[in-house]
Amino acid sequence: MSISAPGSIWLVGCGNMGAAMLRRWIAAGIDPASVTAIDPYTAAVPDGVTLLRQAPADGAPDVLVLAIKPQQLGAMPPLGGPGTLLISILAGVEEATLAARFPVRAVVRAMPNLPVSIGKGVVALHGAQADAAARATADLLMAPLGRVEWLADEGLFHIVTALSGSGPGFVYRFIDALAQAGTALGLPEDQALRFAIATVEGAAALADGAGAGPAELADRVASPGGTTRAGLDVLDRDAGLMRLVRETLDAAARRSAELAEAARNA
Ligand SMILES: NC(=O)C1=CN([C@@H]2O[C@H](COP(=O)(O)OP(=O)(O)OC[C@H]3O[C@@H](n4cnc5c(N)ncnc54)[C@H](OP(=O)(O)O)[C@@H]3O)[C@@H](O)[C@H]2O)C=CC1
Ligand SMILES: O=C(O)[C@@H]1CCC=N1
Repeated sequence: MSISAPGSIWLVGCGNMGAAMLRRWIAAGIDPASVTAIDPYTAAVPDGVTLLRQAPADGAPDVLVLAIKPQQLGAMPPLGGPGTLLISILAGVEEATLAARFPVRAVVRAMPNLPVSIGKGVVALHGAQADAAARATADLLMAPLGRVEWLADEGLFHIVTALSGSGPGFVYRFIDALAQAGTALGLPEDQALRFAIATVEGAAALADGAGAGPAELADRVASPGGTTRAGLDVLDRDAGLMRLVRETLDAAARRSAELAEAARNA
């Protein structure tokens, strides 16, 4: 997919997530000359992207992408102008909070996840006050990042942040657990990790478009009286895995709500 930049872009905060989006945008054909990355410490940006250590004192971009930590919002100057679309990826921080801080034309919230760097991420979007042009610009910029869907209600961000925003972190824990268990049982460590990663990748790819839900797919793997059933019986005992994952998402969603509250009062 190749896209042209929707005007000038300022990317404020070029850490893990900002850099991941930037890498993909450049790979997707956005002109690096249209992007200014603003970050006090980031080591490098793709060739042709302007890197500034602090935001310019004047001027405003067409698109301002905010990718600092939510806790750093309070120290941000009121960037943007009457023609600027603000896209914020800050966990928790609400559109009303952003609109009150930045003198921009429109605000769109986005919740991406780390695999956007290879175009296989998830991006949830919402912008209650965003007009059709603002939504189209957000769609254009997010399209190369992976699966993009608009949320019906801003309140759903807490859940989406827990599920797909934080989700890769939870999946990496599971991959690590698979690999470590394989190693503990006797496989060479590097081979256990390769097999664990390839198994999760293949299972996810098969589930997408399989025409069957994950429960049915699990049953298809589990031959009657076989090895998978013996293992699933452990995961399913007292709904153990289900409970653990529910508590995991509850904790992440609660933290998102706390970040929203803190930003409201910052
Ligand atoms: N990581 C992820 O998978 C995801 C993150 N997010 C959201 O993305 C945002 C960034 O997260 P993440 O990339 O993990 O965090 P990072 O800390 O890696 O990135 C934030 C970057 O912004 C820099 N920064 C701090 N203050 C300023 C400033 N005033 N102007 C410009 N840059 C500044 C930071 O520098 P320094 O380190 O020196 O403070 C850092 O390099 C967060 O709001 C998070 O909620 C959303 C979805 C997924
Ligand atoms: O951990 C965080 O707060 C961010 C938001 C989602 C993923 N990383």
